[in-house]
Amino acid sequence: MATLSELLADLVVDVDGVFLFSPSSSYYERFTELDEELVVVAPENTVGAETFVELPLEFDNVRDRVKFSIEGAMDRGMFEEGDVVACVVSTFGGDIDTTIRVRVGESMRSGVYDLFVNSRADPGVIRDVFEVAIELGQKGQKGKPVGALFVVGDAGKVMNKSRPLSYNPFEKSHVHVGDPIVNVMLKEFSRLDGAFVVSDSGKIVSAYRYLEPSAEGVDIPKGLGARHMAGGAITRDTNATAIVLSESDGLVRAFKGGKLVLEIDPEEY
Ligand SMILES: Nc1ncnc2c1ncn2[C@@H]1O[C@H](COP(=O)(O)OP(=O)(O)OP(=O)(O)O)[C@@H](O)[C@H]1O
Ligand SMILES: [Mn+2]
Repeated sequence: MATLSELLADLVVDVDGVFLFSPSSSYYERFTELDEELVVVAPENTVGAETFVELPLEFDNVRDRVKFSIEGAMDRGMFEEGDVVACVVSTFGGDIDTTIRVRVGESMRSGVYDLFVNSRADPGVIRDVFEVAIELGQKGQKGKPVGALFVVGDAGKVMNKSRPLSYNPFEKSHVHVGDPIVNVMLKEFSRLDGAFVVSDSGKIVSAYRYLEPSAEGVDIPKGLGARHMAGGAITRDTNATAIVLSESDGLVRAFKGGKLVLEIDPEEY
């Protein structure tokens, strides 16, 4: 009869690599002699790991954390389609308590790595805007579905490629996304037309902007309307990231470099 340890050993048999998520130094040291490829994933490389993927934020969702790190490793050409890795992670925020066996592949790629790491805006600003969009998608505006368009980063250039639809309520203010009061304001203004423009550091530069990018070479799925086209196109003309909540299908989408890179259903978040 097999022991429990033997039965659970299946999880890590024949893996090509091990991902350690935010390990302590002593925990990390125990793994350094292994033959398998070792990757440390954490906000900072405090253990001095040779192979390190930086987390821009601690994704609450372990799936996102795992996807992010696998995309990061794939981006560096460390693993290829079909490789199997073990992710050793803390699900409940304390000591490491979980081992996940994952097959690396293109289907794992959600674009979440690229979105955070290769954006001009601070990763935390992108996260905050995502959170507002997701929350708006879940609750709507007084129970009714609402759409919104946030253009994040490279704000000077975005302002040059857009014009005001109305007075800018953020004209002389110095407010930042992530601040709870601001989130209430953003939700209130999302009833009105146009886009929000947010700077690299999260300052809200403007509301009610009508974007006028050139849509040439923009590659977004057919069926999406003017809001998504404008959001996608502005990210080709500038180094901004666009985060768009659709009023009609309720999904939150992120565009970068003129392409759709991430699609999230707020109801599943
Ligand atoms: N160029 C633009 N710049 C800023 N906002 C825009 C632009 N074009 C459209 N919008 C905004 O998007 C809103 C919805 O437009 P439309 O229905 O064509 O977009 P959509 O992509 O289908 O979005 P949704 O899925 O939310 O309906 C408009 O009322 C307007 O507020
Ligand atoms: Mn529409």
